[in-house]
Amino acid sequence: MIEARHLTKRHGASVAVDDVSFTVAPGTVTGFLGPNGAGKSTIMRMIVGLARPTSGTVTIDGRRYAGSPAPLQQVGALLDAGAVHPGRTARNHLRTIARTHGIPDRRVDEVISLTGLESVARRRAGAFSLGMGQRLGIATALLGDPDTLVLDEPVNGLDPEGVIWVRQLCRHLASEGRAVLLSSHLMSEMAQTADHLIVLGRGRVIADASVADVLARAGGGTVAVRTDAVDRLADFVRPMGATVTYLAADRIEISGLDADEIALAASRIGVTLFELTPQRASLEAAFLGLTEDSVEYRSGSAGRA
Ligand SMILES: Nc1ncnc2c1ncn2[C@@H]1O[C@H](COP(=O)(O)OP(=O)(O)OP(=O)(O)O)[C@@H](O)[C@H]1O
Repeated sequence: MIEARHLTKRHGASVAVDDVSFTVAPGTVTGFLGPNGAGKSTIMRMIVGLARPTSGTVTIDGRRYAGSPAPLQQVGALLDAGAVHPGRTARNHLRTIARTHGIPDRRVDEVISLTGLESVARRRAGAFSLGMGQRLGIATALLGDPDTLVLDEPVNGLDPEGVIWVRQLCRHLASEGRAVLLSSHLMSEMAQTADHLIVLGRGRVIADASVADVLARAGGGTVAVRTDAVDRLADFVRPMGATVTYLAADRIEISGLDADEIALAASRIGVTLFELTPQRASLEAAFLGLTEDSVEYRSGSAGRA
């Protein structure tokens, strides 16, 4: 579990992180979202002791990282996938880190297999593609079998198969009771991976809620439905808390229920659905809507990313 309390980080006169508090609970994937320069990486670096907060605290399972007797076993982090000695093979890179932290070589082979790196484990890490480098970074994060994981943009550079793999891995790690914090620019990807979202803008927390709540607040989360029984379906789902908008004689948009709940509701009353489409575009709109002000501020400020 990660607990950040009133975290602030200043660089000279500029404030990168401004009084941020949040909790990453065990058994959940928590998504860190925000435009460039929102403060995501800075917070992640403070979590693992690579940057010092100007004020405030962050603890992992109640302890500060800096004082941890076994840091890799406490938290695994992917912060800069490029941080590998280019001449070393992937296996040797992992073995070197494992030995420094008292982790057996057996675990190195386990993480190589877990991250699908078997075929390239004897190749020099310097010749790795961006995607392979990401996998190696994730393997490093998993070495200590930690209860907490901090992954900065883990899908960066991965092909679609790799993106799905990261999604399933994060879900799996959370299902084992671990606390997983991951950052991404991709709202749609995050909505499929995370249980909970922390949206940052201008170094502050803009939203800290479940994925469904963030979408609902931003007016997203609707599902387009085509059926020849729109009225029957509308009458049935409204008492379940849904809001229905009529688009055409055979087409409605439903919010307040997800696609699975709508499919189950329709089958319960014998209504056939010809289309059931979560409105993905609205996920991006939700993100843009939430962070609009902070992006405008950034664009207008002196050359900052
Ligand atoms: N060492 C530093 N010196 C000065 N300013 C810094 C330093 N590190 C970060 N910043 C600034 O702090 C703010 C937050 O940056 P950070 O990298 O944490 O954002 P981010 O949300 O991770 O962005 P991105 O998605 O682009 O990685 C930015 O305005 C950045 O320019």
